[in-house]
Amino acid sequence: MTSTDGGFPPVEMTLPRPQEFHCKINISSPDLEFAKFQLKTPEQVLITLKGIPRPNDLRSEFLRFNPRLDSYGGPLPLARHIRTTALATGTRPDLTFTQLATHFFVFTAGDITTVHDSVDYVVWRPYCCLPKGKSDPMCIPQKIPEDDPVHRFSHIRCQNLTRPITYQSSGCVNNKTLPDKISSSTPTFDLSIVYGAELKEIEKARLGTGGLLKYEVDEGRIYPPRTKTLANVCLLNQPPRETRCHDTPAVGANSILGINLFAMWFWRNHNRMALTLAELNPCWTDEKLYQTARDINIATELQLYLYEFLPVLLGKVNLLRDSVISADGGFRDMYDSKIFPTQTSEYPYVLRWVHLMQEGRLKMYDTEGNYLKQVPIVNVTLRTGFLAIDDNLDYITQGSFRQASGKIDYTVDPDVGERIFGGLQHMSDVATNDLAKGRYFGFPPYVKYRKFCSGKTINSFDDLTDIIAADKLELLKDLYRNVNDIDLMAGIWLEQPVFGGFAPPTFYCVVVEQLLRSIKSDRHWYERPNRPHAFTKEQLQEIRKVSVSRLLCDVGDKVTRIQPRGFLRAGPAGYWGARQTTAALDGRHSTARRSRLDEMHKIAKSESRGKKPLSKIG
Ligand code: HEM
Repeated sequence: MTSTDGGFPPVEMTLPRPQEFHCKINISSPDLEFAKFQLKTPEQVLITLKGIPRPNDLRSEFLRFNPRLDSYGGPLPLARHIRTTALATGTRPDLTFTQLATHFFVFTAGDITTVHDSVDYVVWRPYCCLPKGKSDPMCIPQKIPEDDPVHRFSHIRCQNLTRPITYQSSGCVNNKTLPDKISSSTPTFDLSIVYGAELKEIEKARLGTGGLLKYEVDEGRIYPPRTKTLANVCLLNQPPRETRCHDTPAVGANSILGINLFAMWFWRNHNRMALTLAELNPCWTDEKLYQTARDINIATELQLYLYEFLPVLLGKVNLLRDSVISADGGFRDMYDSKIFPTQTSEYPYVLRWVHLMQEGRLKMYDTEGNYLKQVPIVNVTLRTGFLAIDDNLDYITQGSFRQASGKIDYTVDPDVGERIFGGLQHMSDVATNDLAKGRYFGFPPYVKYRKFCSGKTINSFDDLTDIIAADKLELLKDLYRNVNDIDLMAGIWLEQPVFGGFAPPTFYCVVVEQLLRSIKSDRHWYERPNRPHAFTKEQLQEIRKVSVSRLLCDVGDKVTRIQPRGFLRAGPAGYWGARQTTAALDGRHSTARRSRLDEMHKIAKSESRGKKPLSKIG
């Protein structure tokens, strides 16, 4: 028998179907010249991770959009088999990060991604495991092996999944060109998850006075306006009590809990900014107040991402070395008009690694820190209405900075690994999808990325020992017949963390490549002194002071006390964990490596005082 996800009632969607998605140009950025790049020409698509040659054979696979074969001409191992072999299932709290960190990370991912692919198999093609799926070329059902550790005991032998929707399959771009996944978000970090990607949408969301966005007050809490009908994207709302769903320019703002929370907080923050600016500048027009508040809001997101969150995940010293962050806090101008403002296909892809640090239980606390209750986090996706009842929003907010994230330890939470869509799919393992989707994006094997990142050619499994621990290498040898067959995601899953941080080195490499591309290609980048309406030096210094805890005190619900660094656990664990990395503390690094970490921290300190140039590390 196969799993049947067709048993759910038909649902109405407001999301445009791919046919209607047709080649829209994003014009929410301050000028069209900047925004027109959202539509890529085939040549531009080829820029993806510039430097990695796509071998011809791979390229033709890519064109057909089918997974490559292994080195011996056979099929690659089943994605679910790789996932259940490579990763353990379980829950362990992290000592460093809070849930707020993963909420924020998924929010920043939402700024550049789209929900179309998920909607495709959940709503439009729920039948890929049924006979009907056989005749639909978009279906790529994932086989569950007979000896699956979980489903050997169930009847489920198939997981519903569809191919990525591309600009080519949507008819936007000639389908003889390289397939490129569509995105309804803008490719720049510009809070398009809050402001949307289309001018007319954001115009609808503006109040028209004081630079404000429309808002509603409900039981003393401020929300974005609600949708007018119940036929909306909040598919898991449980009426009659749960009816709230936000009529925001980006539908993604109602999706995964973390996105939902931060979209609300940034919505409120916009209005807080606009009100403050209006008080200080009574003569300013609605337009000027709106644009300035938006600019500050975007700068706030970027400051939190680059300077508060990523330095802990990726290692501050590494980001300084690679010029992702500035050492002195002043202006910096890395703009290069020759660099194309786009996202590589790999950037959102590798972000999926973060699913491993997603905690499945959503714990709620009162303002005194007393534990109250919990729900599976996967049950509150597409369910904005849940936040607006029983003071849940207050309790979830409190929980966000009290509860640990999932530990970064080669483990996937049981809910994330079995039922990522809560009640919307019979069974869905997002980690299996993460691996499988890489094949349908046509990515080269993992070793090519190692070459790109380290310059080293990998000829055998043993060439990976400096980056993958011996026991994990054993797993890879069991799974793949040849080192050249390893999937990108499988390699990333099993790497040891980067020195001074928590993320795998290949993840680090792809993320940093993207961030530099974003900083250099965005002429509205907030740290630039030479852009239209640039911040003054003093204004930039104020932006530098933002913190996620400050944001929550300003716009969160009933946040009166919070640790200074809300992405990190309160107390010594969060503080020391972040400084020395728990990886070092729990023995994953040898004494030699630990002293290297200490050395790195010393270098970072002297660098931030501007005294000594950074040497190349690791
Ligand atoms: C409750 C937590 C989360 C849920 C329920 C969730 C769910 C999902 C689902 C269902 C998909 C689509 C999988 C597919 O069809 O291939 C997805 C993709 C993705 N997720 Fe998560 N996720 C969560 C947390 C996170 C976090 C913390 C991040 C952090 C970066 C993240 C980043 C991504 C990215 C970048 C994608 C790909 C999106 C795209 O390609 O357009 N997710 N997630």
